[in-house]
Amino acid sequence: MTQAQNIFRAPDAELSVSPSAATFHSPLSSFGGGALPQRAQPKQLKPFNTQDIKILLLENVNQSGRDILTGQGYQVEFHKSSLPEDQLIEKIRDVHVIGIRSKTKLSEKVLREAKNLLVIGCFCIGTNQVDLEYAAHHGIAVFNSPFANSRSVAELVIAEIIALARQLGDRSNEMHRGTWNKVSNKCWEIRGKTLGIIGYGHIGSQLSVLAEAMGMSVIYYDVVNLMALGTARQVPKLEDLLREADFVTLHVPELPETKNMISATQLNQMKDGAYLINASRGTVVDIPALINAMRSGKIAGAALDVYPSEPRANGDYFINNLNGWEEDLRSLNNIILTPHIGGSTEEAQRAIGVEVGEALVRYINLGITLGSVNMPEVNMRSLTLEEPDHARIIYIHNNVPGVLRKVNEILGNHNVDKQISDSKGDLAYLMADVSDVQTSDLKEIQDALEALSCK
Ligand SMILES: NC(=O)C1=CN([C@@H]2O[C@H](COP(=O)(O)OP(=O)(O)OC[C@H]3O[C@@H](n4cnc5c(N)ncnc54)[C@H](O)[C@@H]3O)[C@@H](O)[C@H]2O)C=CC1
Ligand SMILES: O=C(O)C(=O)COP(=O)(O)O
Repeated sequence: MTQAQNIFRAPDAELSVSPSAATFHSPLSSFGGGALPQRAQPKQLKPFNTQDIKILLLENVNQSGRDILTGQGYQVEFHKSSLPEDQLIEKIRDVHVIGIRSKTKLSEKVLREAKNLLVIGCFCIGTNQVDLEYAAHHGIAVFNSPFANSRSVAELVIAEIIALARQLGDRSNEMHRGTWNKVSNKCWEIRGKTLGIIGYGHIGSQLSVLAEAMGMSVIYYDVVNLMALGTARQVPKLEDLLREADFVTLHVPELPETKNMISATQLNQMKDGAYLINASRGTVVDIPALINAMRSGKIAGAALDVYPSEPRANGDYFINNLNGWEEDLRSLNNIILTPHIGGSTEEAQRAIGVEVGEALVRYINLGITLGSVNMPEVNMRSLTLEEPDHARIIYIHNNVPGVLRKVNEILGNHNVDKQISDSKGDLAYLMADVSDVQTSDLKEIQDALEALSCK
């Protein structure tokens, strides 16, 4: 069952903080006859101005994003790390907006408590940490930054290819311990070697261009048939890539299909003395199998930036049994271990802060869902200050026949200036600007929509 949400926005909500610029959030109400185990509790009907909006920012979201949100007058609470689940649940109950990065898990269990939550900003690429389906069906939009850190990840991987080929990590560690160990045995140029890219999306394709510029041959495997850049070549099967590549690098999302996609069988299919790089998600590589393959010499080196379990904050966590194999991993030669820093550059974080910060403001103030990963993308010309008795109505509902007719019967008592509706799967998003409407009318419209949603 889809939950319906109505949001009423006054014309100048984006600009003004005066009570006349009130925005209303109606109760969540059920719509349709299906069976959700839990019926969402109603949201409090509350006219608000921008200062009423409460935002919780976790995981050290960049200053650029914080500036955009505080610049709107919203109340912003900022934390450098993620929160333990019990504290997260406690805090999320109270906020309208949450901003996270890759660590904070917004599961159904957590979102069930988020009775006032309107929108989630993932200040990163991945959205696997959020239950997108649950959020959508409870009227909570989710935004991310689809490619602002792609270049940073691609550059890190280029650095790792050379570092692994030249055993740079080991030589550097030895020098730090005072040991001079000048060797050329099993150290290689990368020129003329084959890079196998698994997942040829934003990061994989950017990496392809950089690798070719350095004289590598590029092959890639992807579930989608994608245009090859430069002289790269798509191979039909993962196995083809594994058998041919000197360096294998993973750039796929975390999905049930990508869990342990590199395990003992796939490592065996790789060339003897090949290298493996994973800066995608920790679940994609079976790490105990990698440890075995490196101990046997089958795999000559690896770089890991991501792990199935990662610590919540900075500190000496990698000596503990977070995953159970940290000690074994740390004892291997020619393995570069980094703390999920693929996207951690000043450029990327600043750009992500701006992109997601602006998307949140557009959604909170204007209901615009452009770039949302779980809602239909809807945009409509904003109301202006010259339109004083107008309101913007957002109605998130089940995508079933007859809804628009019923909604328009309700809105028909006013003048509908403009209206747009779009759907994504079983979810639909309607935005309507109505004129000749007073604040008192909004409650009436809301009640009518609520009643409608109960049918
Ligand atoms: N280490 C870090 O700091 C960062 C890690 N990431 C991770 O990298 C991942 C990839 O990022 P993008 O390139 O931006 O994603 P993207 O969505 O642009 O590309 C992913 C590609 O993987 C392909 N794919 C999906 N399932 C596949 C499968 N089973 N087998 C082969 N190909 C498959 C897709 O068709 C797509 O072309 C993200 O999902 C995120 O988890 C992203 C940014 C930073
Ligand atoms: O963008 C992503 O998906 C990443 O993995 C980067 O995550 P982070 O923002 O560093 O927690």
